[in-house]
Amino acid sequence: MEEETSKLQQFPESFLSFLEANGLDPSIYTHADSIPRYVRLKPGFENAVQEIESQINCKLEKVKWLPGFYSIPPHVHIARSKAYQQGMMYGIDAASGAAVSALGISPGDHVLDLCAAPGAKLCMMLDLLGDKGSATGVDVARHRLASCRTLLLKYGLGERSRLFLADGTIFSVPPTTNLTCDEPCVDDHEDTFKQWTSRRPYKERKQEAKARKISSVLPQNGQPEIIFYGQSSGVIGLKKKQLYRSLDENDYAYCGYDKVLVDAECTHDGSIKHIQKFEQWGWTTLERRVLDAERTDISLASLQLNLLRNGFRLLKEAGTLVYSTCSLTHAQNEDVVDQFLAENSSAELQEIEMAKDWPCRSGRTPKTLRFDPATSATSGLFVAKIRKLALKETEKNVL
Ligand SMILES: C[S@@+](CC[C@H](N)C(=O)[O-])C[C@H]1O[C@@H](n2cnc3c(N)ncnc32)[C@H](O)[C@@H]1O
Repeated sequence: MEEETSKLQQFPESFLSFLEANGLDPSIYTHADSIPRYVRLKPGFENAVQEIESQINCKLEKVKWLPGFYSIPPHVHIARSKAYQQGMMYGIDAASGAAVSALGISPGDHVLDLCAAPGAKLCMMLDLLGDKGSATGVDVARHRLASCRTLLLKYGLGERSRLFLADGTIFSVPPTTNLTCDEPCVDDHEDTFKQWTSRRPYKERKQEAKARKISSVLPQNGQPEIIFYGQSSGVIGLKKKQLYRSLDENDYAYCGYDKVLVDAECTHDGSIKHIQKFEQWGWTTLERRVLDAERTDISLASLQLNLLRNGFRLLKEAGTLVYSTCSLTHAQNEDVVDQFLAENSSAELQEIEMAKDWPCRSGRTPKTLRFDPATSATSGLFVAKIRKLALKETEKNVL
């Protein structure tokens, strides 16, 4: 108890007021040292458990409610082990794994991750796809997306993926397999995409460096920029115009993505390990990054709503979208989802069937879920699953 009080006393008054104003129990932050770390084994390495245990010198405890996941004590580091360096496992919190599982990805799906970097969830999505389908990752931050590319390459998951530097609120590129939905491109003089290589021609590197100097985030013209694509991602052989084309609004219902993850930018207040880092970074950084009133109250919530709106727009009929954040405030979660549902008669909030066995609570809006350190022994995460109804179903609902 004394230890708990002294931990809370370290927090600046402004953070404690932020928690109070959002109805959040500060005691969740006292669990930071006791919640385990989680790893997911790459498919194919299920029989390497003993080998990995001997390398990291501790037992891998199977997470019974989440296939492929194991927990290890919080102080154990995996980065120096051969198993990690050789790509047999990656670190990903079990709550994040639950959010990806809720999408119900099947091999052959075309999946979109609208806030993809640094990419642990995208890795899991690609693992679930196997050798069919495609994954498209979008992020607004160039350096974070570059880390995502490194991760995909390390884990041999690049083959069917595309990474776009773009604003997820307006991103419009459909999956590449659906060229038949579009008019063929007639400009035969334009160059086609060749096999992706990390070695860029001198002229291109110079242009990129210039663009980076001006802005470390989005390309100057607001157009998406593809920074990576795999051999079987459907990009090779396309012309720029074909790749970056958008569809007529109604066509996304037929030619859009099967599954969309909107793991939205947020204040990260539920990520207790992240909050703990501010002890080293300084509490003024926390105030600037997490508590800035405009960010938390207005601009962040509208960014989240716009990401959700656009993710849903790009979803196929009968497709599934998962909205998640690692914030635990209502403003960034239930309020965003409620507002979105109120304005979309074709969106239906879904029960996450498999969650019956998950150690989480219901959110304020029924069918939504909340993971938190005290209930779940994971990092904090809000998860909502939404289905796009077919036109006929929408009409029935409206009547
Ligand atoms: C919670 S993180 C995503 C974590 C990621 N899904 C993972 O599992 O590693 C949120 C991400 O949203 C990105 N972001 C912020 N605004 C964005 C926007 N308008 N469009 C796309 N991405 C955005 C941030 O750069 C950040 O990488």
